[in-house]
Amino acid sequence: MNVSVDALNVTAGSRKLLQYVNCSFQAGQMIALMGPSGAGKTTLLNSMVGRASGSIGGTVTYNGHSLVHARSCIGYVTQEDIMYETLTPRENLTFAAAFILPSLPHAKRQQAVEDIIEKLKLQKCADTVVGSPGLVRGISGGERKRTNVALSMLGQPSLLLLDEPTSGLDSKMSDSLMKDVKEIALEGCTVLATIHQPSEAVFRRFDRVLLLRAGQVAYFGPVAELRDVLLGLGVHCPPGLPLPELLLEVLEEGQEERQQQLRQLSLGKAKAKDEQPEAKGFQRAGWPRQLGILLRRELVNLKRSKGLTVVRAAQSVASSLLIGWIFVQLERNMSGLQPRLFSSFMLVFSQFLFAVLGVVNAFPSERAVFLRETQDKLYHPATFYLAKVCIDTAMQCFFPLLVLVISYPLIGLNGESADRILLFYVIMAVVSNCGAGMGFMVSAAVPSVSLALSIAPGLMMPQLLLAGIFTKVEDLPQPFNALSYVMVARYAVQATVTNEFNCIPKDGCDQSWHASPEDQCGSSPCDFCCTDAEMSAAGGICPVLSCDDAIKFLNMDEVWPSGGTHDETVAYNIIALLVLLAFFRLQGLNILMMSYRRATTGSALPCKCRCPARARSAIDTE
Ligand SMILES: Nc1ncnc2c1ncn2[C@@H]1O[C@H](COP(=O)(O)OP(=O)(O)OP(=O)(O)O)[C@@H](O)[C@H]1O
Repeated sequence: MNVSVDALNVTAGSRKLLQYVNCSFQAGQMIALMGPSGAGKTTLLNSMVGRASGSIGGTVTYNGHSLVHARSCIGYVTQEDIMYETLTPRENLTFAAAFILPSLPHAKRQQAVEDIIEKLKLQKCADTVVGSPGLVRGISGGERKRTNVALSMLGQPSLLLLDEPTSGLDSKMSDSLMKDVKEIALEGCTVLATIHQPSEAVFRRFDRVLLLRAGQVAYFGPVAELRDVLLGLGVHCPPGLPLPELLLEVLEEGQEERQQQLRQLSLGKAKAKDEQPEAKGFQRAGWPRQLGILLRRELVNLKRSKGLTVVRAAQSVASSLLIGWIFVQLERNMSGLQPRLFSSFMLVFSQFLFAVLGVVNAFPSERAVFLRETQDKLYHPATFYLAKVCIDTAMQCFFPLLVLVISYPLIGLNGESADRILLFYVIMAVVSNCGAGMGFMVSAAVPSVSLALSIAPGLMMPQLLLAGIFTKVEDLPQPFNALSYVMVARYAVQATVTNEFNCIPKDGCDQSWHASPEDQCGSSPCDFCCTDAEMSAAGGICPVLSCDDAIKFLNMDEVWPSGGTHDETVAYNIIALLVLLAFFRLQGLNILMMSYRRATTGSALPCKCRCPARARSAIDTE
């Protein structure tokens, strides 16, 4: 691809990061982008793919087209190695290939992956988990870098931008990597790579050098002519001293005259031919296919990071056992009413708590990969979110099942009919999903896991205080009463309590019935009863015989909708929870999209691209 950069300016606030950068690259050239730290090398690469922050002036054309038309033909390897650390290089490449090469039959797509593994000499580490430096042992730094380059090369880009591809590699590995990159350039791909202190061998692989200083082009010319250029400037070039170092020395303070001469030499640069190759349609995977690939990748990721799932399951089991043990086999007498209320609410609320804390790290840990892949147009951010929500919903429905099985019989909660048990599970599952929705919102809004983890506990306090369990919601002063309407806990309490105290009408239960001292409430035909002590304390008449009495006794009778049946109350509160859940999920998507838009400047969402011919023909002819 021929690239022409004309009068490119990038300004952030009052700072000029790039000033009138002019240069052009011919298809198949390999260009070394050099300059002191902070010279603007990364800014130049970012602005070439529409990722630079700040205001941008000037133009960059790709075979005469704008970025929108060329985006999918550009591979960008950033300084950081961005990929899924839970997957192996082969898996990372296979999933990327599924997005990029959807039209290839499976076998041919897999062959493309194997070819790239071979080309970048990743065979030995292809099935080792990438790992995380210092945390999980995985492939070496050089192999990570190669995998990163391989990911960008998979779509056979016509322009490959590499930001410090050799950083962290020894000279042998650097040379070997750049040799591979050179082969790609020889196939017709234009390569622009920032490079620090390259060895002579690595430097010689480049065709041209673009030297930046303080955001301006200091030199742009052929590597082969560099020695003569330096000699012409009066620089002593003893054999054995690497040319790149001598070039950078010219940029030091006190060499202004030489810098001026050097700049003059670059002005006569050859203009790249803006040839306009025949447009070729290049289709990325459609969204249903994107969703399928993302779901499969989520599942593999879930399997690899099963520690998190095991911890969440263990939390659910442990909290069920703890709550079940504390409130074991509650009596159906008056003193058992309050514990019945607390235990059922605690079971539901613990699911909310675990869900918030469980997903709060979901996005920060994947942000870099998400941004890279969405900026590379592998999929739409909403599809990524939908895949996450699908898998997460299944998880949030599974954990409450554990709680139900363990604690419901242990405590002796309302098991009069299957409806009561099923509804208790539904309430827990919806509340758990609300927690996950809220956790994801936080997770998408903040830049780091630690910040997300410190915000999450703060969300619990208002939920607890405004739930109506310590103070009736009607008695809450404004604005807390109004605020309680958006609290998950408010609807969770009402639904849980009403469901627990929703009983089938009993025959033979009237005010005159009371338990004998030996039998206590065992033979009571009523829903609840009083012990002798409770009866005499209440003046000889047991005030709590039916479920309705119990709700009144607990001060939880002012339910919504007023005057409705218990079934209606449970249903309305579950609907309210579902509305909150939909709100959290949509807000999560909204925040994710904002995060995506913040990171993406200058490029539009899915574009039809016109890739110039390079090895793309190998794909198109399949
Ligand atoms: N958004 C921004 N706002 C303000 N300054 C910025 C911004 N982005 C980059 N800079 C500054 O612009 C200058 C060029 O940054 P850039 O990352 O392009 O340098 P570089 O040549 O790639 O450096 P290095 O070799 O150290 O990676 C730096 O001084 C950097 O601090």
